[in-house]
Amino acid sequence: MAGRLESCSSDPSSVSYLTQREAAEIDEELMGPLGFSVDQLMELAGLSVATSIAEVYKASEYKRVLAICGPGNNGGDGLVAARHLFHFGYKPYICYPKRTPKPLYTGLVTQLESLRVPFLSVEDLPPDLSTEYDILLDAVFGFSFHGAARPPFDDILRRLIGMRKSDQTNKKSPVIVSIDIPSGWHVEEGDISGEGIKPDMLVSLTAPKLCAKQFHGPHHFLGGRFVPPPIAEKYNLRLPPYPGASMCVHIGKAPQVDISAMRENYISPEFHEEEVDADPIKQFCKWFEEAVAAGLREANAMALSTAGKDGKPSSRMVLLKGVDEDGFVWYTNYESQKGCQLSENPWASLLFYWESLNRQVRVEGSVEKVSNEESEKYFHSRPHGSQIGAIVSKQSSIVPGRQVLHQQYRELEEKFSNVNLIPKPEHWGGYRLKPELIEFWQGQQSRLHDRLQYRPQEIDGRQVWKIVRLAP
Ligand SMILES: NC(=O)C1=CN([C@@H]2O[C@H](COP(=O)(O)OP(=O)(O)OC[C@H]3O[C@@H](n4cnc5c(N)ncnc54)[C@H](OP(=O)(O)O)[C@@H]3O)[C@@H](O)[C@H]2O)[C@H](O)CC1
Ligand SMILES: Cc1cc2nc3c(=O)[nH]c(=O)nc-3n(C[C@H](O)[C@H](O)[C@H](O)COP(=O)(O)O)c2cc1C
Ligand SMILES: Cc1ncc(COP(=O)(O)O)c(C=O)c1O
Ligand SMILES: [K+]
Repeated sequence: MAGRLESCSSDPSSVSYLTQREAAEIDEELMGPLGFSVDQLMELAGLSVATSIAEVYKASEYKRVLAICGPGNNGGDGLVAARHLFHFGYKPYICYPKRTPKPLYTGLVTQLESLRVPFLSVEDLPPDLSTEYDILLDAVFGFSFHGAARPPFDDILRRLIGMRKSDQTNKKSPVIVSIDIPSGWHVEEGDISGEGIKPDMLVSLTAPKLCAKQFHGPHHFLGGRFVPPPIAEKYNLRLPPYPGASMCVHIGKAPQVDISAMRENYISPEFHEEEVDADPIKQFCKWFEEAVAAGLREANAMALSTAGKDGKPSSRMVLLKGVDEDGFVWYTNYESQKGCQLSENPWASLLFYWESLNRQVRVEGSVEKVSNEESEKYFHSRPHGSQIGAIVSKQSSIVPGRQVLHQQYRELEEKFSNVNLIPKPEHWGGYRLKPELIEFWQGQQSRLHDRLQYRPQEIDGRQVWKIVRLAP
């Protein structure tokens, strides 16, 4: 595979493309019979653009954004995107040479001014855009563009084109992100002369316009998550599903990534011996609460590693369901692979990784089953479906097909429909790992991470936790 990986994204051939007329018609319908206001749509469009940028170009690396805004709604999208980018931690600058006196636009300008976002005239722009900015946000023209670009936009577009050409020797040149249409391109025919701008990212709104078929840059996103079913049906729109609550979705050819070049530089507050709790469980609870407060999804997910008598380790994720001075608890099937391994060798290790906090916690120790009462109590606290699921699943054994599980599930659902208490299978229950080692890892720059390790020690017949710092 030579370090190359194709990341997931939707199949571009399954997405619909709009003509210029369709795009304008949809706009009119949204803002007419469908009850939207232009302010609303522009806010959602600009937010989609900002979130698409944040998905690919992290503020830590691509901080300085020049939003070049044109006279129409595409320019308005750029103003909104710049405001959101400001709040995401970027440093936006705006070039907005042909302003519209409508209250919507003057409001957007006032909002940016109140954030002290600088507005630059065309004359103020540095001669070489490539040294001053990390992202050039092309919000010049959208789907109403026609003919050839008129001043002052013709010159601005030439500078964007020239910058990309003369920059091939530079180490890091800014990326161009186009909103809806790469400005200067024909809305349907695309880059007719072949001399137009070559954006690195295109954020199509509502649905890609026909010109987007010619976009071959690495990042094609779709935004504008506001299309109601009547529009999708009327225009026979095939659009990819948006993941979760995201405002954007990656479409088009999946970018090639060089795995060997993938790395993050961790920037965190330093983590000192003086500030940690003498009790590692209390320290764990502190970090756990911080992980939850930071909004991490499943902060209680941990990798559990076990090895049976053959000494060959295996890992899988499980959910932490309790922690106190006695140890770390999770629930599972005692006859699963992990269950069999733990019956042969009652030692295991747990690992938490809280990515956005640059934190890892590693726990090692001996494992025993929790009491049957504890397992009963937990089992009956679970949703009914999960209780039935636990009965159905002979975890880690081979099943002939998904339908077998569904069939058994339905039978049990029927069987227990009028039953108050679904009996817990005997082979289902909890384990508790009693720690003999806990290490707290805080990622730092240049790989000089903080690692504080706790191990129990006997002092005057009393067990205390000794804390040492380990080399990163
Ligand atoms: N439903 C959606 O997806 C939404 C998309 N939004 C965004 O809106 C644009 C379309 O906005 P619109 O205002 O219709 O069009 P433009 O942004 O392309 O700008 C039109 C202005 O540009 C002038 N223009 C056109 N051609 C030229 C040219 N060759 N040189 C200079 N100026 C030009 C035009 O002036 P004219 O006098 O020529 O008519 C207009 O002033 C869409 O692409 C999305 O980005 C909405 O924000 C939300 C809904
Ligand atoms: C986030 C996450 C949490 C999980 N939590 C549990 C759990 O608490 N208990 C469990 O038995 N399996 C859990 N699983 C499934 C296990 O990872 C694993 O597939 C299953 O327990 C079988 O493992 P084994 O064959 O090694 O015993 C979880 C999986 C994920 C991705
Ligand atoms: C098979 C299995 N069992 C148990 C669990 C533990 O979670 P819960 O008890 O919250 O269902 C999970 C969680 O993903 C799981 O996948
Ligand atoms: K544009």
